[in-house]
Amino acid sequence: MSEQNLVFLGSFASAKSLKELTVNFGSIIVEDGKITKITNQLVDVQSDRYSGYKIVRLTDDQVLIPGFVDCHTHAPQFPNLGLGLDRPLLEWLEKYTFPLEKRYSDVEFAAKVYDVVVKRLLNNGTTTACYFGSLHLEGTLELAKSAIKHGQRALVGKVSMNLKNDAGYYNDTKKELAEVERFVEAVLEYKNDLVQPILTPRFAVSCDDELMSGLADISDKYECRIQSHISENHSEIEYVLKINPDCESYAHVYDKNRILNNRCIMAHAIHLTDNELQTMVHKGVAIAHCPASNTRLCSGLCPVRKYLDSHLVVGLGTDVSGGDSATILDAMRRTMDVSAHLEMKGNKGFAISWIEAFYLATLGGAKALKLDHKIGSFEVGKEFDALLIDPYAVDGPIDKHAYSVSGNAEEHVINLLQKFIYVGDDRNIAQVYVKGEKAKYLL
Ligand SMILES: Nc1nc2[nH]cnc2c(=O)[nH]1
Ligand SMILES: [Zn+2]
Repeated sequence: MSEQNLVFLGSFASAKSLKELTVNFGSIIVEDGKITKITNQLVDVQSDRYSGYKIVRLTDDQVLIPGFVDCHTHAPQFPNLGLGLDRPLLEWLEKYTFPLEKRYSDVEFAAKVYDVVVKRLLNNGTTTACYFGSLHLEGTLELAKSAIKHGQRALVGKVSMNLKNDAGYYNDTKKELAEVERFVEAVLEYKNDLVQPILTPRFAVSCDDELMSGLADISDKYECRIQSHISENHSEIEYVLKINPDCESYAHVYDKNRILNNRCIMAHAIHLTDNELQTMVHKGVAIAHCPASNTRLCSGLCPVRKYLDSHLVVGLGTDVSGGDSATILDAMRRTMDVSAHLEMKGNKGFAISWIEAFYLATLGGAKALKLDHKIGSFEVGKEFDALLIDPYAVDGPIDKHAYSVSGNAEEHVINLLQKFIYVGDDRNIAQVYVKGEKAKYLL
């Protein structure tokens, strides 16, 4: 239960669909963390109805938007953020990533890193994160505890791997399946309605059929979400097909093991064949588009427009530390950039607009995580995950000039949001709310 009921007075913007923004000037009432009323007028905050409510009056230049949803990031890789991006995926994993992730057998180290990660993401406006942890049960529980402590909405996954690698970073299958079940039960026992477990077979390079189908059984038993990586890099795809000679495609490997369903979210999905795309759409699988890491690891250019046109559900992921930025603002910009590059290379209509990027960062991400009944837009009955945006924050990157583009009130809000999306950073996020609770930290 939220400590305080809230009345927001001012301008609000949220995505209604891929192409449509809803812009209001008026009031949002938040009670026990849920939106109970949205009006196009300023409610009378002097009335008894709102006595005891916290009143938040936005300035003419501020705007309230839904919180960002990061559909894919690796919490244990944050110490490597901005490092070691000189190798393609499989070499990068062996050289930089597995050695770092192995360190999370040290629970104290895990707790320290995860505390910083969760606070950093909240400060960047990520009110919901879908996390990969590491192979370690206790270490990854520290990630769930950090999210609970700091009030972030999160799906937290203990990574599963049972195939050998040079770093010796994998588990025996029986031990792994038992640990995953203990992990799921431990997170459920926290009884925190913001934080849920998600099953996390790393990818088909590091998981065999026995492990994947065992995880599918656990997913069915607990009705929990499942996440992995698919078709990120050509060498990865080649290797997966080599070790699964009975399968005609990467998606077939997962499908054979009952991983693909409407509780599943797959990262990257850059090089899907048309058949794989159809399978994913048909099974209700969502994807996390991770443009920063797709570029940094030279994995490829993901045809997001083609996927959206095929009715694939798409959210955005930062994919740290393959991605070199921990903010969804950056993921939005890179989504626009990569899609513009595809358009410039002759793919007509492929460019993603800023309004579409905003949708993917909020409601699209919520749909991808099957949380859109709770979050992603401002609607009565949804929980209040929101960012108070202050585009002209003192010391921020956006200057307020004597001349500003004229327009009516709605155009003014659209301009503020557009400037924030193209130019802003965390200095322009004056406050962060998760289920009606403040969650902005001074780092
Ligand atoms: N980008 C990325 N791809 C992966 N595929 C398997 N593991 C990983 C990872 O940690 N990062
Ligand atoms: Zn990843």
